[in-house]
Amino acid sequence: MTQKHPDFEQEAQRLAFTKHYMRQLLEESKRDVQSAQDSIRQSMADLEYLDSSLSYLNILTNARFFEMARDQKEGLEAIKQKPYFARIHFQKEGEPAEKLYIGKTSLFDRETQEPIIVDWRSPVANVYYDGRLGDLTYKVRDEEYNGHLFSKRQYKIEEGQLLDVQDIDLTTNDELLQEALAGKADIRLTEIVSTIQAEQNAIIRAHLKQPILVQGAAGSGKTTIALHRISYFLYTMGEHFNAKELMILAPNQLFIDYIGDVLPELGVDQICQTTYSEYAQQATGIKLKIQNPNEQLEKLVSEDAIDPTVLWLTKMKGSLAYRDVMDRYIRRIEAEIAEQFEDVYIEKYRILKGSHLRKLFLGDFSYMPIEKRIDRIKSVLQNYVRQKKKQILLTLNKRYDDILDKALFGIQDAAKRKQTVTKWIDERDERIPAVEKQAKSTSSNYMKRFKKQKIKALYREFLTNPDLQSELTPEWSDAEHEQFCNAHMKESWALEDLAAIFYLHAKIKGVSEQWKMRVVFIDEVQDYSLFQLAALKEGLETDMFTMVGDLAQGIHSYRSLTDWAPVRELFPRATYKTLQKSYRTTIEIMAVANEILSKMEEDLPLVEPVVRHGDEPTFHEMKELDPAEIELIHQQIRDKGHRSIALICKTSDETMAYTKLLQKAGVMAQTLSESSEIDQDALLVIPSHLAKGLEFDAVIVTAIEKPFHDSALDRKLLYVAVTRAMHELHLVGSARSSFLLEE
Ligand SMILES: Nc1ncnc2c1ncn2[C@@H]1O[C@H](COP(=O)(O)OP(=O)(O)OP(=O)(O)O)[C@@H](O)[C@H]1O
Repeated sequence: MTQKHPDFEQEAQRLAFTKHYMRQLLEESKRDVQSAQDSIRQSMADLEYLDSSLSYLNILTNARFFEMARDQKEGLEAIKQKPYFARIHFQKEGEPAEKLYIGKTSLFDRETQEPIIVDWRSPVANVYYDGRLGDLTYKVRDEEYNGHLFSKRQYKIEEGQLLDVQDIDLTTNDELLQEALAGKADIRLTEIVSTIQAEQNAIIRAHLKQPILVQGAAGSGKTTIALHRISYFLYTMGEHFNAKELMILAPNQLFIDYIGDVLPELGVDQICQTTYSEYAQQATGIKLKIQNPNEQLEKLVSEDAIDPTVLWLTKMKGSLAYRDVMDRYIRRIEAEIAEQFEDVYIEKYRILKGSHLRKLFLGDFSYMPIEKRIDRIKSVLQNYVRQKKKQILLTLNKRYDDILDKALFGIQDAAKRKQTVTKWIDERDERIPAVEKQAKSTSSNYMKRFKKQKIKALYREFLTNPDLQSELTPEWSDAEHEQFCNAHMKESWALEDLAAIFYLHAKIKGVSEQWKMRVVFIDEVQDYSLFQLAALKEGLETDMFTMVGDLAQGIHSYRSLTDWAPVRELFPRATYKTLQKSYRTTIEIMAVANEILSKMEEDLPLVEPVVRHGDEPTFHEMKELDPAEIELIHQQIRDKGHRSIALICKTSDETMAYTKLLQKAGVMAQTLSESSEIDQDALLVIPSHLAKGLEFDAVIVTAIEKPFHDSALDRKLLYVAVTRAMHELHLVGSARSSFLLEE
């Protein structure tokens, strides 16, 4: 047994004190919750006979009070078992030294306002993650402070009991990290705040108002970092940003479920977690039956070839060149609209020149989406009409007064005078109300010419109208035009079309407030096309994107990114960072993964595993699926205490077939599809492309009938499959070469 830390008893007392204090607060907040509830009930009852506005005010105040008390109660309950995980002994220049305990949320002494626990996201906690011992500087709201860090200490606390105390210096090798990494796949994500590494911390806390792009190796913590950055962002910028304005884009529903539990643990609620496809359809209000991009991929995997037309279409529709085509289309629509601005009249009076409105539309208001500009022009027109109507009425009234005066005093003959005066009065009494009436409807009548655009129809028109295509894409060859037209004869929608539709919607109608996210986090960004990113950025009018990805896992690269340079051009303000260290896999598994990585065309450095050893990956020769042997491997893994175990196949067809065979032989196997709930007791059978982003304690990769070839796509699929394993890897196939490994 390792020796107890000399301060163990003291630390145990500190923990006891903290827990005691928290218990008191918890009791108090429970009472507060209760009393706020009682007050609300009372106010409701009083509604009947008290002045109702006073009662409403009472209810509102108590509701606010109730929410505060409830939040505090929930906050305390959440950290009760583990109030903090580390301590820094720190001295800020010019102030006395302090011992600060760092936890998931902060807690202050009510009387002294001294911190009992400091939030991990607070500026001073950065010292724990970032600072080596000794003199250092840290930032609070862009201002730099000096300080001295005497010691860093970590605690192992479980169920409110102090188990261990460790002093550390170099965080990279600390024992807490080692222990965390040795943990199980299903309990880990939430506990990472205590072991975040300096290089990860730098990304979590990197300039929040600037975009950031991270190329990180498999298992380097990209997803983890993105989630923690959201938490940090809301903590630091919460005053200016509402959680509802933040969005995280994940590759699929499976992945969303996987991270779904983590965000609330990090104190993040209400943030929109979705996929690009879902988001684009919701934001545009256009529901489309989108071909599953995985089907295309499947085809590519099984047939090793892709229809050249499909390939051309996919690549082209994902490119910025396609955005330029859409821009031309928008300009064409704009020009058509601009043509329709004629002079505006009330009766015979021209109140506004068409050229003036056209100038507003094409010039002054050009920064807005087209239909927003038209709305603005409508209000401009309404104002003009209002003012001009007054002037016209004044002029007319004056004119009639003058004419009447002239008639009354100028015409000698009484009968003639009467006749003339009556004529003018009649004319006036008819004309003035008519002008008033016309003025009322001038703007709305005038604006009727501008019809609302139907985005889907508009885009469909482009896809199917050869003349329009020729006009908008003069750079395409005749053959390309023909291909394009033929491919779209039948209505069908690919993921690529969504970027164009979202873009057209954004530029023509504008993204509505509800969907106007101000901050975007994208995981697996290598699977996006440039146009997808550009459409989002322009539609949302923000570049506050956190993008994390790994080109080595770019299994959709025939349709998406193969290089970060164009993304960096698209986001010129973006900080670019790389992460080379993998926290997921053991050294032994990473060696296999690196062998595959080194065969890739992309110039990616090998991944450095954090020093953690495990069993050597095992190769099992199998010419056809032997359920009994698979079950044996499965059980052996389970006997070692591992819980999440996946069998990763190359294709979905194999996934289905193997699950059936295994189930028939009595093995508890479950196919994991995009919509399924994970059953931790089953052997999860999953195709390689769906496994991306997930992780398992142990992985069995199969290449029984279908070997992985030495092709760009297969290397990536295999790399993805292998790097899902945390502790154990088994390769089951007809030969080692089926896994691109030396015999
Ligand atoms: N600082 C850390 N302390 C403890 N565990 C960590 C740390 N960083 C990452 N991990 C763990 O490493 C594993 C990989 O992290 P994550 O899934 O975020 O990586 P990733 O880069 O998104 O991987 P991939 O690209 O392969 O999907 C997770 O189990 C995560 O909990």
